[in-house]
Amino acid sequence: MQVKICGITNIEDATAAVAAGADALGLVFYSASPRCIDGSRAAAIAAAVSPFVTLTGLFVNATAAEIEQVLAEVPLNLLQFHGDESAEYCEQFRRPYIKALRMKDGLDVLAAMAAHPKARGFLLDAYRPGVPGGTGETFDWQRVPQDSGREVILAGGLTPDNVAAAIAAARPQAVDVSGGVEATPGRKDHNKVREFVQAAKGR
Ligand SMILES: O=C(O)c1ccccc1NCC(=O)[C@H](O)[C@H](O)COP(=O)(O)O
Repeated sequence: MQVKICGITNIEDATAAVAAGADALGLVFYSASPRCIDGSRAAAIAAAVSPFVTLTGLFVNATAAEIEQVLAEVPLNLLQFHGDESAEYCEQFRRPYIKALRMKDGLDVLAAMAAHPKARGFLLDAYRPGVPGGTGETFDWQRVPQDSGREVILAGGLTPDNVAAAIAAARPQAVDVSGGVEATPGRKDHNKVREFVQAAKGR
């Protein structure tokens, strides 16, 4: 099981997450988020962690110029689009990307996946009107399609206490957490990070 710890804002949290066994770190470039960081802070975090950790840059309906500016500063391995971005928009950066799908009632998940044929995976997240992500809320894990043939990253309200049950129900390829391992918004609780990774990886 692959684990992504999202909303990393500082070097201490980044190195603690990697030491705990995280495979990927999420860096938020969305100004309305309490976890938002700028390019220079992100570059410092990138320089502090192993090059084998997947550094993921998260954007919400950003302009192409904003994303290019971050890419010029930060060696991101993966882009995460968390808004209403089209496939054409996401593909223009010529980087591997994952697309977040917010699991609104009635969403046709397979159709939403088909609309992004080049996405490397789909982060399935809870839906709350007006809040693009980091809601701390779960959704019905039975809604995760088992026959999509696409990589699924399960997110939304995961915690050290529920992640094993979530994996058993949804059978994703990876899990993502932000609020469930925080001490305060933007600051990780290192014990919770360790407990989460251990529970997700069945250690
Ligand atoms: O984390 C944020 O503040 C955020 C804001 C806007 C869009 C996306 C955001 N986070 C994206 C993530 O990948 C989160 O880890 C995911 O939404 C799950 O969050 P949580 O329910 O707090 O674990």
